[in-house]
Amino acid sequence: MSAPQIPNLNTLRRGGGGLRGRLPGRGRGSNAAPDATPNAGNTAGKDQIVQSTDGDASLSRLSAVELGYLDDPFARSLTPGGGTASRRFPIINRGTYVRTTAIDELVDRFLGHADDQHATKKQIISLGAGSDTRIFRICAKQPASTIVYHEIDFSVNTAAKIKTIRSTPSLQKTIHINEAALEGGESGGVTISLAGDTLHSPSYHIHPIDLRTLVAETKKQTSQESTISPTASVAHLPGIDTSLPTLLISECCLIYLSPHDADSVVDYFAKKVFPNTTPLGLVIYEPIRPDDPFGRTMVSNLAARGIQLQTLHKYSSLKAQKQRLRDHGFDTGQEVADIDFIWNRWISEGEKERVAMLEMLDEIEEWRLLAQHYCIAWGWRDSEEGHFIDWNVIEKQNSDI
Ligand SMILES: C[S@@+](CC[C@H](N)C(=O)[O-])C[C@H]1O[C@@H](n2cnc3c(N)ncnc32)[C@H](O)[C@@H]1O
Repeated sequence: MSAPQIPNLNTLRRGGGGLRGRLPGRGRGSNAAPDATPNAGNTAGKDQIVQSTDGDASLSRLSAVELGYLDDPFARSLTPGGGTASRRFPIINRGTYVRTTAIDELVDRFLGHADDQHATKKQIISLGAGSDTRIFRICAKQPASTIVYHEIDFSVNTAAKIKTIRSTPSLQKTIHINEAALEGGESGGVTISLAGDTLHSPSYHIHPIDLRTLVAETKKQTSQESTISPTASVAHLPGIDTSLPTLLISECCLIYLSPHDADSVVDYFAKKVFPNTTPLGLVIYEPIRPDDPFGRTMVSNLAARGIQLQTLHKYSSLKAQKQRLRDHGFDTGQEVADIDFIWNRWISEGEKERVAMLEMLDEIEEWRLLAQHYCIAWGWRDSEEGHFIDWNVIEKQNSDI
């Protein structure tokens, strides 16, 4: 849960004020501050505001890490601008903690046990990955040879991330990229584009792609070919292996696309890129319930900052999120839970006590309201080997509410 994606809690309480941290723009002048509404009228301005949400997500992560909620040695290096003055409200920190822990749980259950020498190689594709640290955290605990990890984001964000990797030896070491490779050209199976916005290595790929162009690509192919071969579909996404069990992650990304584009992006992967025989899962984290007083305030506060959560009304409830997964063909299983449920039911009592000790959190009602307005939805289609079998036993919420 990152700052501009949530209601301004002071506004909810007494009609003024804001979050504690100032939000520095990313270097190169590429990201507008989230309140840069003057640009919000045109497409480039809107895109810039969407791109800048990555800075907010990173700052929220860093705040949670520095206060001891999360253990993430990569958060500071990957926070644009170095992450000064990033402290968030306690309920935001708790939200970031639950969101990250829940997605980690699903990812870990998909990847299986790091010490299993016979573990099948798995693939993850992170949509709108921004400055996310997950690939580094995974590579720090399991051999890079067991994973192929793809990140997709706008060029301006991928370039900034690659620039950070280039200047941070500890990040390079973790993903097994050596300095020679970073001088440009090709070395040790690593290539970085001249523009500095694309990175390919044996187990980590960063793609500078506006997801909306995948929709156009799909349409082009559909009109040219009656049957789409997987190889043709991924020509512009080098490194994707269409035979590997794969997990798609949208951590607050698809919500910024129009409902048509968001659906087309998931269908692109689920129905065009990966054959039906490839086990495929999808994890979505995003806001829900826009139609109650809290939800309405959330929407109008964001609109004032030029941020539009475009799929929020289409996928406004747990039930709608579950149906979404079904409609995209994740037919082995589809489950949902809001952050309030996950805090109550997935987090152990010991962990809850530890987290409660980190900061005073008086606003229990506000926390519950906020947490009920964010959800995680996870769906999968599996093969007989059962690559997602460990997802079967995760506690889910009744989606009729
Ligand atoms: C709120 S940030 C989340 C970043 C990251 N997933 C995380 O949770 O830390 C949303 C990200 O989605 C990316 N994004 C939104 N729309 C996109 C699009 N059409 N194509 C590529 N990336 C997009 C933004 O640039 C931004 O990096």
